[in-house]
Amino acid sequence: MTEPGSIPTLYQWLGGSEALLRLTTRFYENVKADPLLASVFAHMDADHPAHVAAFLAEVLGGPPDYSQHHGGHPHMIRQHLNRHLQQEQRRRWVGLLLDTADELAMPDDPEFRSALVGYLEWGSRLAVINSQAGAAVDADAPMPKWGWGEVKGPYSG
Ligand code: HEM
Repeated sequence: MTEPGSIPTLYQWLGGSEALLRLTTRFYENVKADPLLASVFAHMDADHPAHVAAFLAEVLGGPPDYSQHHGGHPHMIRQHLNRHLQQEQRRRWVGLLLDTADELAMPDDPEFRSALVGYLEWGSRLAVINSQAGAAVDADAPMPKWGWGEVKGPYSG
């Protein structure tokens, strides 16, 4: 956990890798039952929830497993190429992830949720942009890193 007086990462605040894997596992079950998203994810493999959990962990301040073992940010971008994702699907994806966080009673303090929504809006819009015709992968794209933003988190008491 965090040292007294130090600022926890978003990753620590939400409960670490186990909590993220619980979130993505349940999320993709919900996705498979969703009329707008089921067909988009019809061919995802069984490891997809674990890969997305590892990616989110790294972005939110956790261990760099996705960079070290799964190809990093360029690999993630490649997975979205030419999928022609639509805004309606993106909005549903974000909404369903947040609904799943509620379903699993993840932290719902205003500071954490606004930081999470900020990242999901940013990341999902990039996924849509990178899924359109003509999008290219920057092989050196660094992993995004997300923190608390402008607010003083609940960690500050
Ligand atoms: C913050 C937003 C997002 C993140 C962090 C994210 C993350 C990822 C990652 C890490 C992968 C690759 C998994 C692997 O390495 O095997 C992936 C694949 C994929 N993503 Fe996303 N994604 C985001 C948004 C979206 C959205 C909004 C959609 C569609 C509405 C989407 C659709 C897909 C699909 C279809 C795949 C390929 C699944 C397959 O293997 O068939 N993503 N995403």
